[in-house]
Amino acid sequence: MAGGAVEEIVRRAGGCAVIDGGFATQLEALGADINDPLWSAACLITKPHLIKEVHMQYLEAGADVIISSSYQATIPGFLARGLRLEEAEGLLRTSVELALQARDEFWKSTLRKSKPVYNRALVAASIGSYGAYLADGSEYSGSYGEDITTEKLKDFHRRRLQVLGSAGPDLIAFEAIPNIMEAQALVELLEEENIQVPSWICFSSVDGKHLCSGESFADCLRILNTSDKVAIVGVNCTPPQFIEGIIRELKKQTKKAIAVYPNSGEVWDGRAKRWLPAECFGHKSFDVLVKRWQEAGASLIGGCCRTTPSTIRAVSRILKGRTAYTASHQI
Ligand code: MET
Ligand SMILES: [Zn+2]
Repeated sequence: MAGGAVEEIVRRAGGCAVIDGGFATQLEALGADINDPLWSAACLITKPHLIKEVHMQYLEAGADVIISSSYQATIPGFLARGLRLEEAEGLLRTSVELALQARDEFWKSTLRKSKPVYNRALVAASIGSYGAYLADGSEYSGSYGEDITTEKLKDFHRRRLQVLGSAGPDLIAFEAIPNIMEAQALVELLEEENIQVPSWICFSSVDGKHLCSGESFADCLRILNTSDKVAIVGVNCTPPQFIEGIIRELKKQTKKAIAVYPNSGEVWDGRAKRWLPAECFGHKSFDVLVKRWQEAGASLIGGCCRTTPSTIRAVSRILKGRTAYTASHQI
């Protein structure tokens, strides 16, 4: 099936493709206020030019895949902001279009240079979990309460998936999915809606051994393996020290390509509203770990929250052995 585009970019990248880094993180670094129920997606309304700028910075850093700004862009979220349905759906499409425009402009400018060191990037349309929409902590606990069912989760995801899927992305990226019920809902929905764009489904983990819900990767992979529509599985927004172990576990459970894009290891203190230092090691170790992740079997590697274009420049340099990137590789 359509997973060919993924194999192609992994091959062209020399065996391991580079995903971009923290999108919201970099948006904030450029001055956006993301302290908002819509989080980074608020910029689709207020500052779309900054969204494109972030994409450009990650492309410049060497990303082979960029992820759209739609992580926390939901139709109910936009309606609650007072927008009309057509406007809400238009903003979802805009998120993909901004990434496509950045990719196309960057690729055009690269082709003009004599020795291109870049690949033509793929655009992945981001879809965050139901918990990300609730913004009540369940994104990282996986506890959606007694009343939630697979059918309800499908209904929550259905329209956004249709709109984003038809906006022209190369991939759909389900990010930081915290429990098996949601994974099951997504697999069923991709079938029911007959989505032709290949997907990745990435989970988050707070202990390195289970999904955030406490459920096992093995049980989860059994469900994902049944779907041809899921081209890639993996883990994101999880501390870097857990990644190698998780890749080894996923490798035992699936033949699908594996994507990993951990956060920086810093921990968000929700009460104090600030990031606490990484628990196990300093920032630089991210560089050291990238090779190990590739050796353990990851085919796509990038960064999530609190990683930046510098991180991705380093990841790209390490994976592709390119000397073209001269900037500091500290994150
Ligand atoms: C909480 S994970 C967030 C993922 C999203 N793609 C971002 O980088 O902003
Ligand atoms: Zn993240």
